[in-house]
Amino acid sequence: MKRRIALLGSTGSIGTQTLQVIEQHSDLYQVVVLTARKNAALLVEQARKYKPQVVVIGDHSKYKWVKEQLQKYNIQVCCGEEALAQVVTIKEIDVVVVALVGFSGLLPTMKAIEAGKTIALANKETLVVAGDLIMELARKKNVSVLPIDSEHSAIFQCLAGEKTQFVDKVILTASGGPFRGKDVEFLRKVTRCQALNHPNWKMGDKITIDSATLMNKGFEAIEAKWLFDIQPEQIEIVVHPQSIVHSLVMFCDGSIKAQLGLPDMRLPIQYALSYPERLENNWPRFNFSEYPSLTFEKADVKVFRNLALAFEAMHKGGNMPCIVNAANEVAVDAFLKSKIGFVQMSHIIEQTMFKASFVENPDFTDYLESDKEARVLAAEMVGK
Ligand SMILES: NC(=O)C1=CN([C@@H]2O[C@H](COP(=O)(O)OP(=O)(O)OC[C@H]3O[C@@H](n4cnc5c(N)ncnc54)[C@H](OP(=O)(O)O)[C@@H]3O)[C@@H](O)[C@H]2O)C=CC1
Ligand SMILES: CC(=O)[C@@H](O)[C@H](O)COP(=O)(O)O
Ligand SMILES: [Mn+2]
Repeated sequence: MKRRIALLGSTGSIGTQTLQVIEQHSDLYQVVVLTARKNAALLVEQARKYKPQVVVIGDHSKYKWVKEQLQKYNIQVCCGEEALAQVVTIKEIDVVVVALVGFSGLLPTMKAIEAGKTIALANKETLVVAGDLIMELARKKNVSVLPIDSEHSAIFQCLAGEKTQFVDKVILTASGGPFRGKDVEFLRKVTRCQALNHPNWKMGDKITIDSATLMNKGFEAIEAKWLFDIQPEQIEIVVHPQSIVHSLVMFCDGSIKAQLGLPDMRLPIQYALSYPERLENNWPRFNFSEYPSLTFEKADVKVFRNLALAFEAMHKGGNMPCIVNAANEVAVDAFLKSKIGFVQMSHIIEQTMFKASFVENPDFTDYLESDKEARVLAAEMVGK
């Protein structure tokens, strides 16, 4: 029987690549749900091709148009945030791929776990915000949370057949982004366009900016902590500009395992969908002759402040990573709209961490409130 997939965020970078994986293995996978926020045209095109049971369009103003476009197709059309959280519970779904951006992934992921669905998680912000609640719920419901993020897929692959107790440390690789080696003076003048020019990966705008500030790597450290049940002290970052070694695990005997491959998100997506099996494909492969040197260097946390701030939040715990995520979403959005400069993003995040109310043992409601409070505080600073 085919694995039945709900794809949340089907019109984005991970979403469209997930559909490529599904197309490559159409004998194994079937699309049951597709969702988008505002890209109605692509959602309709995808729905006509993959014929899901349900589509969800986030933007209410596009609902009527999507419904009209799909009226001959026997596809249910829903709209809005509540629909996104409800659609993951339908009984025909086996796997929910969460390819939404930011905080928007949290509630649908929780609902999907509550409904007992396997989670293939790209949306790292869900674990940054409430990794404790997500992983606890997954344990309670006996649900697997399979990583799509390339570094976490690498670690997951390195850990296959190993016991967590023998892990000494997890080493996350970072490309260093488009501004690797630059100083703060340089960063003050960088443009939106320069920041969106990632050296190795073609991704959505939000994560591309996070890669440029290295916040992405800080978030990935928090994501690793929750996914692999490890301590912050066990997590290291190393800059690897070629993005071929996707991450490494060092064990208690000093032995290191790494996972390598070309920077192509279809690989970790396919691994999450096919786990515990592996599937063949016809995509380009890594060849040593094309990469005569793989290099590694230290991350500069003085220049790339966001990485230090994310680590500070991870060590502090409680709702602090949730606060950082909210402030970062506001700051990245303001940078993308050219309201603030690149370096101001760190300033806004740091000040929000300082001003927002700290909660040591937050529950779900605390996370919702912290997210709101931090957004207001960060937005005030954007306004100034
Ligand atoms: N892209 C990559 O290679 C990688 C991404 N990730 C993570 O995966 C997630 C997705 O990233 P990416 O695919 O790049 O992002 P994109 O911006 O390319 O796509 C996001 C998708 O989610 C939808 N969406 C965005 N915001 C909302 C919202 N508030 N409510 C409902 N739907 C929404 C978008 O719809 P619409 O198109 O209509 O706006 C789109 O379908 C992120 O958390 C990112 O950090 C992790 C590793 C690699
Ligand atoms: C593809 C992927 O997993 C991204 O999260 C990637 O890691 C971004 O590159 P950086 O290493 O520059 O953050
Ligand atoms: Mn990553």
